[in-house]
Amino acid sequence: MTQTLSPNASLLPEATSEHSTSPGRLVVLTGPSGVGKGTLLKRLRQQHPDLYLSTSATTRAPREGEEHGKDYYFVTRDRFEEMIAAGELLEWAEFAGNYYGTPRQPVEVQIERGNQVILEIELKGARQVAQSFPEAFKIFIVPPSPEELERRIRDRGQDDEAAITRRLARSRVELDAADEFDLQIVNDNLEQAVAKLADVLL
Ligand SMILES: Nc1ncnc2c1ncn2[C@@H]1O[C@H](COP(=O)(O)OP(=O)(O)OP(=O)(O)O)[C@@H](O)[C@H]1O
Ligand SMILES: Nc1nc2c(ncn2[C@@H]2O[C@H](COP(=O)(O)O)[C@@H](O)[C@H]2O)c(=O)[nH]1
Repeated sequence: MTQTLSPNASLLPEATSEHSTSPGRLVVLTGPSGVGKGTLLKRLRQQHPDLYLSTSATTRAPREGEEHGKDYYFVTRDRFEEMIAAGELLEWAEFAGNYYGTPRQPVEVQIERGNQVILEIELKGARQVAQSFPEAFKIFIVPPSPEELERRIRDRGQDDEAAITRRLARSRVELDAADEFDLQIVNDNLEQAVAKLADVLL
């Protein structure tokens, strides 16, 4: 049986002999670019490899060391637009000049199995998920200060100046929306932030 995760469907699959009786859970992790979302999740996954993270599709070019199918599905704009048209994305947004979106089917499969699925996504996507799946739990990662956020984006050394400017401009909008989330975690001390995230996700 395939449960379709249509926009207004419940995320609580019916129990059958094939599937877990415990409900799946959708968790959204948002926060400005460079705040450390990926770093936190990577740490947590080193400790708990079975945590399920959705792999997004994007039209952004791969950064050094990033792998297709692991970090992202790297696709062309044409392919991404086909995915939108075919309803293959649970949510999607344009961010800093590129498309990003969550492939629907793998999320549906995990939820159907009663598993927790984590979406690391930006604000517009988080709002789409909040509308479509009000039961989703939404976490916002906050930087210790705007200056520290800028330092992290720059020191990461992955974006050119134009991309940094776009990301920092967007970060101000995202920070203003932090109150829309169920929980805010300040990523100052990395280990403490990982521990707080672990409390919620495990
Ligand atoms: N608590 C922390 N203290 C200091 N540096 C940190 C901390 N957390 C993350 N960083 C550093 O900040 C930089 C940005 O982190 P990361 O790439 O995880 O951010 P992100 O939120 O996933 O960004 P994006 O949304 O653009 O993918 C990295 O160089 C990372 O090592
Ligand atoms: N709405 C969505 N946003 C996503 C998705 N995957 C990643 N993201 C967010 O995009 C920005 C930029 O990411 P980067 O890897 O280029 O630095 C960041 O905020 C991510 O959280 C997605 O599927 N949908």
